[in-house]
Amino acid sequence: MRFCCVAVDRIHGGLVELLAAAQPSGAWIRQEQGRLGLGVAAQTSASGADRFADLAHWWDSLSWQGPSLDGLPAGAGPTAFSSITYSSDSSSASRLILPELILAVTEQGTWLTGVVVSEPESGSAEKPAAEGFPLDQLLQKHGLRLDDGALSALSASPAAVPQAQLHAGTHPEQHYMDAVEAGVAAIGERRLEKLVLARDAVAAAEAPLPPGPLLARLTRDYSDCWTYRAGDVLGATPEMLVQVRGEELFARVLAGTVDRSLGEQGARVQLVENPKQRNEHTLAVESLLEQLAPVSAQLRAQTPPAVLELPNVYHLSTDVTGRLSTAEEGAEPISPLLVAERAHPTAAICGTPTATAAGLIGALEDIDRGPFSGPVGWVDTRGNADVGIALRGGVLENEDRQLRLYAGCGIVAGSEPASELAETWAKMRPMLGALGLKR
Ligand SMILES: C=C(O[C@@H]1C=C(C(=O)O)C=C[C@H]1O)C(=O)O
Repeated sequence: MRFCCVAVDRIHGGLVELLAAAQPSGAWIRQEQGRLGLGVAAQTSASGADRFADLAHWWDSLSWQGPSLDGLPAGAGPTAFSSITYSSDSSSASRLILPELILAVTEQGTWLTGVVVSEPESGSAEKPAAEGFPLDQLLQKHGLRLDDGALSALSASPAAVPQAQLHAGTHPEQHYMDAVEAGVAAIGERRLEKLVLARDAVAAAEAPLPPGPLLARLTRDYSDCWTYRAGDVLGATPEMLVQVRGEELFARVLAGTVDRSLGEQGARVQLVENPKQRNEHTLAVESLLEQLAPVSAQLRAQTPPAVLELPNVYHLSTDVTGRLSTAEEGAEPISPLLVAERAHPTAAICGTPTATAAGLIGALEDIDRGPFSGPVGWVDTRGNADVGIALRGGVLENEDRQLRLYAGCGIVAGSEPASELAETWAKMRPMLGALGLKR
């Protein structure tokens, strides 16, 4: 693959305005920073139990011709957007998408990277220059212009979002409440401590739903979440499965939720002082620490958990920091996608013990989660990645005329079916809001 990299001094109207007018093939944005991908230079898909390894292998086997990235901040250089299914049994594909243009807005500056498939005769890997690189053609193809370091969209008007109607998902609501009841019964029989049960709902429109404006609304309304798109999945997740910066690791574990409509005082008390919520949260943190332990060192979980305030819900939230194990500790270098494989699935979206919960989820939910609750984010060529958990979003279907929304809740002893159902609606609110729907 050939790439070139240029610094951008400013984005006319800002990243979010550009996003609204764009047709992004990939996105990962939080608080006006992140990455936006346009077009597709190359992509691959994988399925089954080896999906993480197959994607990592494809990414590692690409060869690159372009300028040296040494000394340039993370953000400069090729980036692939990834979406990996929750389950190895899913009929959906897991994907890595390498866009033709990647715009990265970071604290260390803004970079635009262009990528094209190399012609076989285009020269050796050492050929460094951007000379002859068709950046202007790529910019034009994607409706952008770069003048004297200023990036702007040729047409600033975002596509209109057609009105969508909300429909039942795979099953009626009662099916979900029955599943919660069966889950609580299994916990009562001491078969497991926690399981996370999800359901779907469908928003259908007469015309394609344009992802750019939906993502722009999500990132404006949910600025503390990571607004994402990779392949067919998009949303705004508050949960970071694992972020890798060289050797440094970071994760944000969430579990324990209260709807904001209870009002702040009531919500905080419900979360912080409720043993059910605290227990549900502790199980999620412990699962991440245990699963990452074989590939990491110095993992530290913040205690006590914080309360993350989002416009729709409050969550108990624990930030985890650490680093990858080093060669001196006997570790082989590991792709960030394989670090994500270790971390997935945490008890935040599966349960405790993992295998029992996963089996029961398959039997009780009776839906294919597809990419929902799977790892989603980006990976670069320098061992950096942001891999969140694909929550608070949906999957485009039916030539983009339909968005299948998903949400789930942690079930523990004492969980009540009606309140868990209400919590799934609260968790669908970000995407419902972006679609202009109320529930
Ligand atoms: C499963 C979802 O969210 C997860 C479950 C939570 C809970 O049950 O309290 C909280 C945050 C997430 O880890 C979802 O948003 O669909």
